[in-house]
Amino acid sequence: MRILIVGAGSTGGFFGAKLAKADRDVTFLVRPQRLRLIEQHGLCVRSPAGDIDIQPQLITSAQINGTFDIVLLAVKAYALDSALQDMAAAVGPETVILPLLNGMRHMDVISEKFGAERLLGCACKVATSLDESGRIIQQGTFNDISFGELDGSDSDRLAAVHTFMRDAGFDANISNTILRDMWEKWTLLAAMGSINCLMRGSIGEVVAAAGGHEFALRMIDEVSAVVRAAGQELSEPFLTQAYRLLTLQGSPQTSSMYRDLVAGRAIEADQIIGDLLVRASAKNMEAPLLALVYAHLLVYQARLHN
Ligand SMILES: NC(=O)C1=CN([C@@H]2O[C@H](COP(=O)(O)OP(=O)(O)OC[C@H]3O[C@@H](n4cnc5c(N)ncnc54)[C@H](OP(=O)(O)O)[C@@H]3O)[C@@H](O)[C@H]2O)C=CC1
Ligand SMILES: CC(C)(CO)C(=O)C(=O)O
Repeated sequence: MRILIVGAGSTGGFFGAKLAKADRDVTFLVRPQRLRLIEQHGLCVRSPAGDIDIQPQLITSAQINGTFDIVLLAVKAYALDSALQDMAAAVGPETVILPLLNGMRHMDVISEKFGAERLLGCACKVATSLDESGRIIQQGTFNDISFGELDGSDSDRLAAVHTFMRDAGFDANISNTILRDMWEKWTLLAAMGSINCLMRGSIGEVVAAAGGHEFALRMIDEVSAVVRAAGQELSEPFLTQAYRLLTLQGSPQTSSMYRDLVAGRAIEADQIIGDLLVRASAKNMEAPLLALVYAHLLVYQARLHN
């Protein structure tokens, strides 16, 4: 099997480097700037679980000369439309697309472009960022990808993707509830990102401040209420874990959106926060904390673009 990883950034570069190190047939689709950087310095992962330095197979959009079995889509939401265009020649009738993006909006966009039958649901949990020299830096050691058919069924292609991904230095799991997993992950991430970005600190720093713990609780309450109003049930084990993780004293946990914001990089305000407000508004529901977070992020984004 051959995999095309679209985007050799924090997530695509991380999982792709692990797969390449485990001798899977991996190609990265990159744009010219990242191509030059990786050709010069290699693809470098710095991780508490062990560093990786490889010289991977790289192609640009114009060099795609055939279809791939798996496409792992690892771009930011604001780069999605152009990435779908750039990778189109790599998608054939048998190709499966696994998107690592956070949120849910991308699922509709990808389905519209390539058909829902090409798409598996996918959720990844990892904490990685790019440093100034383009190396991928992992915080902590958790690294897992879950994927599944959108209707929860088993299939031969799911089993084949699992065989390809497993035993490559990260956890790769089949999920028969992948859509719910994705919504739950979005719930966690939207609450975490809101807490980090509005309060400008890690979970531990926020809950140590006067009123911080209560704010974190109200943030999870509001995000989960919006998700439920949008029609998605959240499981009790998930909620118990979310409340625990997001109020954990001393926790250094931050979301990737916060790390991007602190580094002065572009963020996914619309996909991670704005889309929840759209869904709340469709149900005539007020979401005052999310509205505050969104406005805060928009001010940051506007300053970045000026
Ligand atoms: N980082 C994390 O810890 C986690 C992130 N996520 C989610 O994963 C998704 C990807 O995020 P992340 O990996 O962090 O983002 P990064 O910005 O680190 O990496 C994205 C990469 O995509 C590349 N890219 C963009 N457009 C194209 C294109 N048309 N063709 C080829 N490459 C392209 C960019 O390259 P270029 O240099 O050319 O701009 C960049 O290297 C996001 O939705 C994020 O929310 C999910 C879980 C954890
Ligand atoms: C859930 C979490 C926080 C870690 O994978 C994440 O997805 C992110 O930081 O973007």
